[in-house]
Amino acid sequence: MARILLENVTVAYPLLGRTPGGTPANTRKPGSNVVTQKGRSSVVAFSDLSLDLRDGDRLGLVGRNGSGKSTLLRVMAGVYEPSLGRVSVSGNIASLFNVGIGMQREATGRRNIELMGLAAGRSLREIRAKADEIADFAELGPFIDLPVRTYSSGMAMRLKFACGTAFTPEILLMDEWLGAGDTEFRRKARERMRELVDQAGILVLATHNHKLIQSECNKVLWLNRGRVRALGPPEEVLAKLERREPKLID
Ligand SMILES: Nc1ncnc2c1ncn2[C@@H]1O[C@H](COP(=O)(O)OP(=O)(O)OP(=O)(O)O)[C@@H](O)[C@H]1O
Repeated sequence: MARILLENVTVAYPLLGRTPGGTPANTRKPGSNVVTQKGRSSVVAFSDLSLDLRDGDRLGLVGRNGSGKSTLLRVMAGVYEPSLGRVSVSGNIASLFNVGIGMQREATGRRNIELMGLAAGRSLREIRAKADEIADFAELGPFIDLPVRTYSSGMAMRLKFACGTAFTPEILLMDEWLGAGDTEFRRKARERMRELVDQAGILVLATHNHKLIQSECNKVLWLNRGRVRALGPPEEVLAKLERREPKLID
């Protein structure tokens, strides 16, 4: 049973060095998410957020640039610790905003399958059991045994995509829909994405594409400057958003 539970979570990025505008101690300018306390400044990405997602939940994250969507995905993925509050996640996760992490240009494609798999938290045994399937999916032919620096950008993307989507997760986290490659590969990539989304217990998808939200999600969270503006069924939240922020609509 997959579950993501956030209780009163705040995430603030500490700002090192000078505060923008030389802000004095203990301030928060209206409309700004830069907070200064005891002479230390930080950007509050979102604050006091509570959320309980369970199997079957398909959550769309919407909001302006900088509203906190990517940070929220990273907190769910365990990339960032919350500054305040509690996060508990059960179920294995695929974070598709992270594909390509661990890739080494000097290493061969085959070695990179292992490196990217390890960076995604898989064991070497699991990765080796899937390695041939990943190599076949990427369709790199003999290039799979050559260093990645010899690949075109499309070839490297195919390898990243094949690795990032090789394991079906219980929790799928995405910052925009992932696609890759030329027309033929894109068709295959779409099918692979479809399978992953359909089989995942929980989906969280940050996107500016409302059609995608309508087709994939059963809940929407609208963030505005790190605060929850609305959480509910897609038609309801998107209608509010379209009324208040028509320029955000794709
Ligand atoms: N590394 C960082 N250091 C300081 N502030 C950061 C950092 N990363 C993000 N922020 C700030 O946190 C806030 C939330 O950013 P985040 O990237 O989560 O927004 P977003 O909704 O995903 O935006 P977008 O739609 O542009 O991807 C913004 O104010 C941003 O400036």
